[in-house]
Amino acid sequence: MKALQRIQGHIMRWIQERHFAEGQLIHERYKICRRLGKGSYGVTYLCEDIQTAQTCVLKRVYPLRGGHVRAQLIYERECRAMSAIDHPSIPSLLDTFQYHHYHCLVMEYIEGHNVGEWIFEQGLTFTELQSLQWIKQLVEVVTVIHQQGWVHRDISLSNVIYHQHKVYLIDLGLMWQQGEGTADVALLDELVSGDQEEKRIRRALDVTSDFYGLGHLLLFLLYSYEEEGNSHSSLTDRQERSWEEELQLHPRTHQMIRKMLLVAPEQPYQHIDEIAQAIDRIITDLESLPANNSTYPNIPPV
Ligand SMILES: Nc1ncnc2c1ncn2[C@@H]1O[C@H](COP(=O)(O)OP(=O)(O)OP(=O)(O)O)[C@@H](O)[C@H]1O
Repeated sequence: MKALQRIQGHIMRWIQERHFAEGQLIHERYKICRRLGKGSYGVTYLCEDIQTAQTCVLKRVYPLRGGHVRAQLIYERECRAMSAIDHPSIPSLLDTFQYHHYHCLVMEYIEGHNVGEWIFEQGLTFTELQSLQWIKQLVEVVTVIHQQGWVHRDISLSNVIYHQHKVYLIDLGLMWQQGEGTADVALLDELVSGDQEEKRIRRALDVTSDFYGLGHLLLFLLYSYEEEGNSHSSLTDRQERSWEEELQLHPRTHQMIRKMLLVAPEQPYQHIDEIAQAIDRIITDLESLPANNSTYPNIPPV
């Protein structure tokens, strides 16, 4: 009996991990061009819709863990959220279907690289001002999501695409809508790996999870500049120092990130508008400073 279950397990794993081949026609319509990536919720392909000659993205949802039930939940959630939110920075849902037991969805293709690729592969660096201008755009997208009662809950390096000075937010499979029950999301989140405390904050069913994701992303942008040789300290120093000691930031940027990352005793933000206002104020300050200013005047944080 156990041997049979093991064999079934191997077959299921083989089916899940078998990829669509380049040139393969899926659902008699979508020709696979190449694989864009494999995440914890499935595989994503760049393809051509042969009916319209449009380039699009096909996502085959099948999480590494959690099997059919979780696949179904993520799939339904992503389709529902993508249809509900109409914003130029969020890809539109173009088609949904089942293909050989796989849940598939087709969405608009967003050109460019995700932030992780920009920073770690393309070596792009952002000054503090650029980082804030960039995060400001993302905050505008998140504002629309929150206004419509949703929380994204998965703002991360691979889920934000940057192209020609514009940001795009993708991957809506973990979104939660205020007022809906918590049972389904509990099932979704149960299998997310990582540190328990971090997971609790990142997957919280309220806006603070997005503030936390935005705060982390902002830190990555700010560090891109430090990593490019603009840091004053040695690598050994830096391995032992926190971002608060390491990054030389405008005091208001510093305090804003502490609030976004829920660092005690700061009072966490309650509403995305507070972050938007804080960013605007810092940008105005930074723009008024002389170029190449490396030390900030004594500006109180609040
Ligand atoms: N609509 C889209 N347009 C362009 N690129 C996309 C689109 N959707 C996903 N991608 C890219 O495809 C790649 C794989 O995405 P996918 O969501 O499958 O996994 P991931 O985001 O890397 O991991 P995880 O889902 O575990 O967070 C990523 O590089 C992502 O930036």
